[in-house]
Amino acid sequence: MPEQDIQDSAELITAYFPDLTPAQKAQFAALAELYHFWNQRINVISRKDIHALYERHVLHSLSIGLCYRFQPGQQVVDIGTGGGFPGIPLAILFPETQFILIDSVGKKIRVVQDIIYQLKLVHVEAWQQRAEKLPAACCDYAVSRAVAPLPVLWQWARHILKAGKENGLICLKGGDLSAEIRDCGCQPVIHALYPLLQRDYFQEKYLLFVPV
Ligand SMILES: C[S@@+](CC[C@H](N)C(=O)[O-])C[C@H]1O[C@@H](n2cnc3c(N)ncnc32)[C@H](O)[C@@H]1O
Repeated sequence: MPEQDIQDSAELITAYFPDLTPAQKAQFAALAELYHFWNQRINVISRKDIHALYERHVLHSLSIGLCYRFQPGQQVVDIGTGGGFPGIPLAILFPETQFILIDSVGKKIRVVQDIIYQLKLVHVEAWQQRAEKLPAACCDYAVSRAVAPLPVLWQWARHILKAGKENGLICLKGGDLSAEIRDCGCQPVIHALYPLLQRDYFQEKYLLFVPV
């Protein structure tokens, strides 16, 4: 989609997820003001992208929810959440799932904590924490976008994932996938985002699921 055609708004999300409740719609709509406020103070989203918050960040994160449905009571850890992606949009979409969003940088986590507080996302926590230091077997799913090469991500995720036939790492990836998969020695399921979203501007053009 050419840059000039981007009509960024929370309505975009409703087109992909028609069953959102009024509360979820209000939470998605509130993200615009919250991210514009915080991005003027701390660079949590690339400044050249903030005008396309829903297109490039919220919808991109929610592609995970188009492919995988988290269940009530399951635990999801977002590794390297930065300003809250993909964790915050997924937490709005799945209000009965428990989310822990981690990042090694404290000032990003403080922004995420404020957004969680403003949106009253009582099922979400944000911790300043390095992925390597997370406790073993603490979640059903790990999610991640644009954080580390797959072999590194998988090493972190394998340690924190509980055993379970549907459990695994779900990550949004770009780059040389075949080299990363070879070096990782894992067998991911690969979804291409273009057929799913009809948008081709993402750097991370693939969604990978690596079963535990
Ligand atoms: C390029 S940003 C991506 C942020 C977010 N996932 C997104 O897509 O907008 C990478 C993030 O990973 C975090 N990070 C890198 N290594 C990490 C580690 N070992 N543990 C926790 N966070 C890490 C960085 O602090 C940074 O915020």
